[in-house]
Amino acid sequence: MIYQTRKWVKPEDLNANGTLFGGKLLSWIDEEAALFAIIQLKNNKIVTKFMSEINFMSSARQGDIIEIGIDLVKFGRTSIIMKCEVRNVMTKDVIITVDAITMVNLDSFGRPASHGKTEVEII
Ligand SMILES: CCCCCCCCCCCCCCCC(=O)SCCNC(=O)CCNC(=O)[C@H](O)C(C)(C)COP(=O)(O)OP(=O)(O)OC[C@H]1O[C@@H](n2cnc3c(N)ncnc32)[C@H](O)[C@@H]1OP(=O)(O)O
Repeated sequence: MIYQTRKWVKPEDLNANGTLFGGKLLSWIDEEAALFAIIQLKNNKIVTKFMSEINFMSSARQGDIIEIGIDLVKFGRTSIIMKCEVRNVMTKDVIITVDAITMVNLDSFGRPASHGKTEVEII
């Protein structure tokens, strides 16, 4: 798992319970997975097709620093499937896991396009 991005949990990221809002976290995960896919496929026309069951295992509070990890599950013909884990940087407590995030590579007309990738590039 490559943890490329760290986020600081700020007041505007909280829910009424005073913990990190799940929707905010999912938006960060979607962006992180999109960045991973764009860099691997070398195409910025990609869309999120599918996100598997998510599992919120612990919460984060204001002031916590969290890190978002993305890893390749597999390359499809037009898709890339990734998994994600988010954890607290200091305690290493896992906050959420997502087993599969599928993004689809598109051509200039917005149609699924073969990407030809089979190996992860470490960038
Ligand atoms: C000034 C600013 C500059 C900015 C500079 C650039 C910035 C760049 C930022 C970009 C940031 C992007 C961020 C994106 C994150 C969103 O927010 S994207 C928005 C939300 N997503 C959408 O709107 C997608 C809507 N869906 C669709 O358009 C169509 O379903 C799709 C994705 C084109 C696919 O169409 P389709 O007819 O299902 O295509 P099909 O050929 O059957 O399947 C395509 C692939 O999907 C897979 N698939 C199909 N259904 C499923 C399923 N249910 N589950 C899993 N996989 C599936 C297939 O297996 C296939 O994969 P391969 O086997 O070829 O590998």
